[in-house]
Amino acid sequence: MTTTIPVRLGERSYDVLVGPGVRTAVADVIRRLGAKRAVVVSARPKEWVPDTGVETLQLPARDGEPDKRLSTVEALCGEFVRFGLTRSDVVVSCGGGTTTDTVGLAAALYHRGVAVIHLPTSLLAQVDASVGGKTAVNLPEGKNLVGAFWQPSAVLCDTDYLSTLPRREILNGLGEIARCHFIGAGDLRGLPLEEQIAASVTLKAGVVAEDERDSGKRHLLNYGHTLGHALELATGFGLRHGEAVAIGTVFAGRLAGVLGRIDQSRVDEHLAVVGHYGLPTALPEDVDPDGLVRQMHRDKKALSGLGFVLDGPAGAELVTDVPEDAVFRALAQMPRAPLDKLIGAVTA
Ligand SMILES: NC(=O)c1ccc[n+]([C@@H]2O[C@H](COP(=O)([O-])OP(=O)(O)OC[C@H]3O[C@@H](n4cnc5c(N)ncnc54)[C@H](O)[C@@H]3O)[C@@H](O)[C@H]2O)c1
Ligand SMILES: [Zn+2]
Repeated sequence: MTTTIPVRLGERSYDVLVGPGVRTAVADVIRRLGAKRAVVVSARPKEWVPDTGVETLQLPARDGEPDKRLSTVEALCGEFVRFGLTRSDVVVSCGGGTTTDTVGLAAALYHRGVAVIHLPTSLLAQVDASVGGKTAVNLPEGKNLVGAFWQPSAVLCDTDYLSTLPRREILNGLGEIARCHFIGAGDLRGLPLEEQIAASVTLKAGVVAEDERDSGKRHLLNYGHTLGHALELATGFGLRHGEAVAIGTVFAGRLAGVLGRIDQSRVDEHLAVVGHYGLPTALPEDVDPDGLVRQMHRDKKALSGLGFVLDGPAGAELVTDVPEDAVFRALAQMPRAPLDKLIGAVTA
């Protein structure tokens, strides 16, 4: 079954297709765009790349943060020129979120913007990275520091790609799905994975339609991320992003409880939902609360004081100037476990 989710952005609107085999729709999308040539940049095996129906240059890519950098964008654009790609042609990305981000930025910059279609192949890229038009690469100074808003012409979330995804990468994506429970998707537990992907994309599409440029409502998507980012750094990226967000989601529940925004049963629901997905729910044993709070002060939501997206009587919203002592109290309430046990829990 294929689910079609529209991302409504006026003349930049597009569809996200979710389901087995949807990658083959790429030829239809390209025909509708009227492109005569395509460059497919793929981190997956050649036979996984669908037929485009037009003259195509296929370029290999490598997923992973090391290649998500400006020199990759420059190299891709050079290949586009040598192939003769014009502004009315199309670029296709096929890979994890690092590849869709990098190829998306190359498409945004080449000739000041050429159409791009994403074929995300990791769960995280299907539910999050490929949808919404944010593209970026890393600098040695930090992640995602150079980027552009560039909406794709279509996103094809072919769930057949997920069959070869390592278990830990599935869990990485489930971390993002779990947080959707608290930002408007409702209870997705027990649904087939494909429906959970579609629900997560629908939620993101709605938020992006209201706040394409991340100046307001898009903050919601950062549920669990303030502590999550701090934990990724504190563990030297020993936790995958989705794992850190999972722990951050449990923490967001505790903090909302400490602040009296939600009752104990809703606090407990955070633990239950994250635990349901087999994701870690405890803080790594040796992380220091002072260090975490220092790092959370650097979060982009911390315009002044500490900022978190927190559940409350009117649903989740951005809460600024959260008192430090409440944050320390919520951190102190978190269970603790050795890092290898946390990761062990998810790989079991
Ligand atoms: N643009 C956005 O809005 C946005 C949102 C969230 C995350 N991101 C970015 O996405 C990136 C993370 O994405 P990711 O988790 O996909 O990382 P990734 O691209 O590094 O992929 C994770 C791992 O899964 C492997 N993989 C991917 N698909 C596979 C498949 N079908 N079979 C087997 N292995 C497969 C990759 O080779 C890699 O080892 C980060 O750089 C993050 O900044 C962007
Ligand atoms: Zn995330």
